[in-house]
Amino acid sequence: MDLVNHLNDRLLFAVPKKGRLHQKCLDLLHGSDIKFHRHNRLDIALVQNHPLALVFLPAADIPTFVGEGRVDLGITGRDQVAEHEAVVPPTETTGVDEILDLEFGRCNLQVQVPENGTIERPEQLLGKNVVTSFTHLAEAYFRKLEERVYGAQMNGDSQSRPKTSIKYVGGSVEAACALGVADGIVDLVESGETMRAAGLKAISTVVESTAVLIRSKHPSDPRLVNLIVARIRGVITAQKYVLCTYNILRSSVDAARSITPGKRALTITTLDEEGWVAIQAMVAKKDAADIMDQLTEIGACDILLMKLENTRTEA
Ligand SMILES: Nc1ncnc2c1ncn2[C@@H]1O[C@H](COP(=O)(O)OP(=O)(O)OP(=O)(O)O)[C@@H](O)[C@H]1O
Ligand SMILES: O=P(O)(O)OC[C@H]1O[C@H](OP(=O)(O)OP(=O)(O)O)[C@H](O)[C@@H]1O
Repeated sequence: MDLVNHLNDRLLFAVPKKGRLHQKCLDLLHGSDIKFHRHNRLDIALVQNHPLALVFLPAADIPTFVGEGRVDLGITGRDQVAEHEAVVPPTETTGVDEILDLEFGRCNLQVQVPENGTIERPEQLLGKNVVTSFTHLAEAYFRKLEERVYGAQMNGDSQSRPKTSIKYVGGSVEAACALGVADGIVDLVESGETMRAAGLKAISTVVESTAVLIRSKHPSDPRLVNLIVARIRGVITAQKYVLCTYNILRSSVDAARSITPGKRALTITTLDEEGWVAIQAMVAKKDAADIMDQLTEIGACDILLMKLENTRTEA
């Protein structure tokens, strides 16, 4: 099939083709009932149930395509958006709008130095060698730091400022200090395992990142964009909340309300037993165990937690 000729009337949605965000994005599309079949090695897939096409691109390139308006929607890391904007600042018509925090792919872009070395503060790296895959963010970070430190020390005499050198490497950034190429690095940290294994410690955070849904400034079909965004938001909310139901004495409803206020209000149903009601409320999944303990303490019984398949509600 000549896929390219099928793209004209379709909204384009960019998804990371590999790496940390890829599978989570596929799960999100599946949960949003966006149906597609990707042919082996093809980076474009037509969506069967919407006038939409998925374009599989490197996470780092997605802000460029969306920012230039070539692609309408995209998922990538906030770190990648920030790196792109450090080179191409957004204008009124170009650049991306972040419309949803997807709450996965959480990591921090951090300045790291050898754990047993003499450097404790990022200011001590000024004039030294820094290695990173995020050269534009690192440049912006260290130029600002130089401005602040040297501006104050030398009345802004730029000739006498030792410039921090920022060098690009595409991967295994954490090896740069041990190999003698760098005095410090700027790299992503999630669990911190890579950093610790390389004998490094973090001394500053440049960007806090999660995966984000981004939109071009002028999408081709705003109505379809809104529909897709509502579906994705529904899946994210469903992952964050559970439905809690329990039975309790009517006289304890006020105490119950303070523990499970619900998103808008409680659903209270009269039970076929004098003085008893059943209550239903959405609760944050991360708080669910604590909430069940507190409900038990005030006399609630038959407490059930139910997984939400999907939602249409504000997060
Ligand atoms: N350890 C991590 N934990 C969580 N999220 C991460 C982690 N590493 C990267 N990410 C997120 O995933 C995005 C893509 O990174 P990843 O290294 O998976 O991409 P990639 O396309 O495979 O790139 P490369 O080929 O340069 O390794 C990052 O920009 C960041 O937002
Ligand atoms: O804090 P952690 O959980 O250990 O994760 C951080 C590591 O993950 C990323 O690298 P990736 O595994 O993508 O490999 P890369 O070095 O080839 O980029 C990042 O560049 C760090 O090295």
